Amino acid sequence: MSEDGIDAERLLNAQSDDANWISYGRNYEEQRYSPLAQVNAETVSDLGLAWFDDMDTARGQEATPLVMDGTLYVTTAWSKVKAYNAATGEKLWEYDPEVPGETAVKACCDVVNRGVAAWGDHLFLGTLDGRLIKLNRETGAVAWEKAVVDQEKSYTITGAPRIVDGKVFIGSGGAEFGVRGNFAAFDAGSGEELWRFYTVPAGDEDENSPEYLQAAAKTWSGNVLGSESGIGGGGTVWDAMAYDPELDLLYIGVGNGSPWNRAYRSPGEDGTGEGDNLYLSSVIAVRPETGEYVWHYQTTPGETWDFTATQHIMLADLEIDGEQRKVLMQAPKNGFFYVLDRETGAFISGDAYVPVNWATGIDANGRPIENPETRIDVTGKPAIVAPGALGGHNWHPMAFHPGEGLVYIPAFEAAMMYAPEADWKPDPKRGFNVGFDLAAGDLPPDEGFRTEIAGTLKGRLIAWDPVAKKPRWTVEHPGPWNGGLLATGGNLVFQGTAGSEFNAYNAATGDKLWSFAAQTGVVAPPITYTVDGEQYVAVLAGWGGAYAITVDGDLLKRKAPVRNVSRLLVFKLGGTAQLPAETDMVQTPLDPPPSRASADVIAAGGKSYARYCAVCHAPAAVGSTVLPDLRRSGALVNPAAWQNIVHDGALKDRGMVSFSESLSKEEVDAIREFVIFRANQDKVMASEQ
Ligand SMILES: O=C(O)c1cc(C(=O)O)c2c(n1)C(=O)C(=O)c1cc(C(=O)O)[nH]c1-2
Ligand SMILES: [Ca+2]
Repeated sequence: MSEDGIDAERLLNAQSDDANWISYGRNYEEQRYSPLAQVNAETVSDLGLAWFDDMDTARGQEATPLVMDGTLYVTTAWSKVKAYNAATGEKLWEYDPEVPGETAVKACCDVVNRGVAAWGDHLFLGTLDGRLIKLNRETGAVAWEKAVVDQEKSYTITGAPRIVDGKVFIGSGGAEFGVRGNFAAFDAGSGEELWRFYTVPAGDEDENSPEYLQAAAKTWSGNVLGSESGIGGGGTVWDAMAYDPELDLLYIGVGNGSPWNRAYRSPGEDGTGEGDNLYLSSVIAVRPETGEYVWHYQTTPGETWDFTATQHIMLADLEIDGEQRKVLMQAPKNGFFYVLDRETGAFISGDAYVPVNWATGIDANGRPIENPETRIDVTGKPAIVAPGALGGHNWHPMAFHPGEGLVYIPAFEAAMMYAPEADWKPDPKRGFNVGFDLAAGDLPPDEGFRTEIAGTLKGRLIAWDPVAKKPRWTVEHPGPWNGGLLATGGNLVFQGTAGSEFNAYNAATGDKLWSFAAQTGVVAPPITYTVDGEQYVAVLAGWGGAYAITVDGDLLKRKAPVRNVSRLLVFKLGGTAQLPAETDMVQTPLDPPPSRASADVIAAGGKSYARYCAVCHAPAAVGSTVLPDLRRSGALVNPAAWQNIVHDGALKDRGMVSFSESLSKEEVDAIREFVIFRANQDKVMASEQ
């Protein structure tokens, strides 16, 4: 290993390694707090752009860069990696794993990547198509690569690997597409798989199965699990991990059920949903050496709303009721902020950080007190649920300020309507497999529940006091889906916004001290580092991810569209670089052919659209600034061209695969008629404004 290789000791001491940012959450506790203080309340007004670089993809940018000894490494959409001189911005190398474009259809929430891990002289990258790749840090050359998921199934990797003592941990996503959640450990040297941990039962457990899976199997009903049925159960490990070196426990966050509707995943005798369905929506502690189960805490028993607990897991030592506690903190999608004892998994507190209507609170045993009206898998009736499927907080990292004792949460409000779908069947090939009718209420988009929900769309930076169990201050943003966070010893909190700003706030009060016009929505979290004693702040700018390609499309008509430019921005005191002038957003005019199809054809097309198209092209076909707006597609007037794309997969290299395995030509044409109908609705609305 070279002098500046990453070893166990460097990872253990990452917090005091001021100059660098050597792992995803900065330290094993994943606190995203840097002690650097050159940029502070007094000096921040002098913060300016040091350098920037435009990325070669316009899809979601979610990565946390790593910085080691003067070099900055960042990943982009489509799992590409770029290395720069961290002070000058000179590009040193770039690596493209050439993820097949058609992989995009397996990704629920954009073709994103959140970062790499470092060990020795190498970087470890998870790719969207399910490979783990070891790259030489100096050159970007591939040392080895291997598939770490079943690539026949709809597994994808979007999260950053983590490393403990030469073991690389990586999970995967796909719970909207019928997979069985798991994560695994690999030897950083040889790439050998050391162990694999499944988060949900397969349905065939017996007395030889691991005890924790036997216990889990008892919490599922109906014997519908299994690869034959196409119901994998879900529980994907697509983002958060943290490690406590003293307790030697690795913590992972587990995702939602597959399908979402528990009535189809774990039906009781009367056909309604039943059982806690362990270990969905749980935090699990395992031994990193062996993958042995140690404890779990389930945030949402019987999950049915896509309430993942994959959100940021953060460790800290806090004084609670006069006692020093080793805690684990999480703000999962379900809207409650949890403080757990990380030695035992015992519940300490759980309090709503955004408005919540699915539960009235968490009882003393750590179990939610549910609202029966939002138990849609039991009532079989539609309900508006808060938070919605994107949560009160998603993957965007939080940050901790030890001096203030605050956790900064990039929170939002986006309630959602869930309408149980009758006679739903899994489609293991394609389509959003959730067991809800996602088209319900889509027509027309500006009436009914969508308007009601739009009224609740809010974004908020919350400075949460985990001991007092309430916010100390909050900052309101113009809308949801704002950037991840960084806290610093300069007593600053940095955050990018959907409103195209990159801001610095006073960590104690929330006062905005500095703002930069980023020319694009920003979702990724910033980092900070030094080179030759000079402090830099870096953030990967660009709009994308789940909200951007789905819900946000709805807002485009209401407010200005969120701008989308993929660019790495790096700042320092006295920086004088200038971005090129902002270019105008060019939009193809809304000029559809007349809508002449029957109401039945349009309704059938709308239903297929909701299951197969909306996840990327937005509900009600309203489009986004990330992916094509189908209402403006030239193929609407050309049925043969439409078949060529949707049925035959003419654009598969760009991610638009063939849907012929799931949809007949007739169904594909009904989707075209639905989009024509929607485009005409919106053209009328636009002319009335
Ligand atoms: O269930 C899953 O397997 C899974 C995976 C992912 C992912 O890997 O990005 C997301 C989600 N679910 C999800 O529910 C979600 O809200 C989400 C947002 C994002 C994003 O990057 O913006 N990914 C994901
Ligand atoms: Ca999910």
